[in-house]
Amino acid sequence: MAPPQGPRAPLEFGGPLGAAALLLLLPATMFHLLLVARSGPARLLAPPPYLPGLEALWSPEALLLWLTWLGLQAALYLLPARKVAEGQELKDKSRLWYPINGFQALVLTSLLVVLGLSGGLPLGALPEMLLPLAFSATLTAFIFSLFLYMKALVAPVSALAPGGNSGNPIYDFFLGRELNPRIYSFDFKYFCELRPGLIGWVLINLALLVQEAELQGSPSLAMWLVNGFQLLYVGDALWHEEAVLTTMDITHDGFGFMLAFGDLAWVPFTYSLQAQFLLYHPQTLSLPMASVICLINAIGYYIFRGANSQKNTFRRNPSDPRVAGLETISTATGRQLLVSGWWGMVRHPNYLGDLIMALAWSLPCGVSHLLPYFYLLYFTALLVHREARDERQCLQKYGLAWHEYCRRVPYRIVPYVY
Ligand SMILES: NC(=O)C1=CN([C@@H]2O[C@H](COP(=O)(O)OP(=O)(O)OC[C@H]3O[C@@H](n4cnc5c(N)ncnc54)[C@H](OP(=O)(O)O)[C@@H]3O)[C@@H](O)[C@H]2O)C=CC1
Ligand SMILES: CC(C)=CCC[C@@H](C)[C@H]1CC=C2C3=C(CC[C@@]21C)[C@@]1(C)CC[C@H](O)C(C)(C)[C@@H]1CC3
Repeated sequence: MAPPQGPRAPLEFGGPLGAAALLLLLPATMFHLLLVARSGPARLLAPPPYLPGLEALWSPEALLLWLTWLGLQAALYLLPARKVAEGQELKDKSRLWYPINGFQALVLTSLLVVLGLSGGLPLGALPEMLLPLAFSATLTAFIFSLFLYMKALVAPVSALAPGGNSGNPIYDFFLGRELNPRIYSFDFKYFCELRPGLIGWVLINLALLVQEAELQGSPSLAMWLVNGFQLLYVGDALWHEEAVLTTMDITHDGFGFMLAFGDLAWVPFTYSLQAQFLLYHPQTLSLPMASVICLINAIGYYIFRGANSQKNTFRRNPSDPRVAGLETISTATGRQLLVSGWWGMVRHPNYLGDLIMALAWSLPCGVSHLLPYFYLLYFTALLVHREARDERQCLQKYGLAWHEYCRRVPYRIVPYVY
């Protein structure tokens, strides 16, 4: 059994009480959104139209479908990869290896779906199953997080995450104890972060588009835009899969309920909210308006991709010609911080681009309802909180050099505003 760690990390998310509240609040919010999106008034802040009984949530077919989906994605993860990438250095100075075959999984899944559709797969029936599927995903996330909690009890101390090991079982269950839980080379966190949830999200979007086409004769322009933008986002994440290895989730956070539920349930069932809304509340969109929205998405994507790629290239090889000319600050750790290019504009330019895209995903749903803007509101809160967490960690890592960076680049996410 792992002995207790040395100095304890400060508690986050409001400590055990906050973690207990989030354990209930996150699934409740997800079901609220699913119910409200299909109701006539679709009011984000009103109570759901009805409270579903267990018979509306529990379905053995939905559970089977969900487990088959997880099995399929796990099988695709195990296929030979075009590349195997090295992760960041761990506490014990070792590094883990990760298969880079996420985009391949997306392509193979798409081929299977196309094959299925030509063979009569009733994809348009999926939207009717969203509630029991979300319930199965939530159940799986709870059980899986319990397994991860138990697994961490026998993990060596060097395998534990900096947070998530407070000794309070609820807090640790929520945050996650082990940094990179694996069985042999199968890395659970890396697998969940990019595969079943993200690919599931675009598949749900597609099913909503197919059902809209069945109901209305053809998919609406708004539905095409939401599908296109979000497919670009997911395709981009899988194409640049290696970049996820330097994100906070992989390098810092343990794998517990927060990420298991976030990856497996929250992402596919709430990130598809705009497409769900559009199926039940069709919107007409003029071509000029659609062009403006495309432009907003393109600007957001340009900033998001530019900033993420610049940092990843720099972290992998600071002498790469694409980043070698950028101005930097040296830190006592030997690592450098960029102070020009995207990272000289604000301290989190990638968040800015991501938020601009979030706006573009909601605009096709019109401005008559707040519900499709839930993602933008939630995401702003998530990124502001995430930025504060990252800032604390960077201050700890880089000390004076981080103060200097903040002096040189005073704004966090939005230039001259925040
Ligand atoms: N759609 C969604 O739901 C979500 C999307 N995201 C997206 O994921 C992406 C990754 O986000 P996240 O992991 O939070 O954070 P970042 O990719 O911004 O990584 C932060 C780290 O970057 C390094 N860094 C910070 N400033 C500099 C600098 N000036 N020069 C060089 N390195 C620097 C530091 O790590 P070090 O120095 O150790 O390298 C810091 O800890 C973002 O694009 C975000 O928008 C995130 C959360 C949810
Ligand atoms: C409220 C709640 C359940 C919190 C859990 C948060 C998670 C949903 C997010 C934490 C970080 C994420 C990232 C992505 C998806 C959402 C989660 C898991 C991400 C995979 C989306 C695609 C991006 O291109 C990305 C790879 C940069 C990104 C990484 C972080």
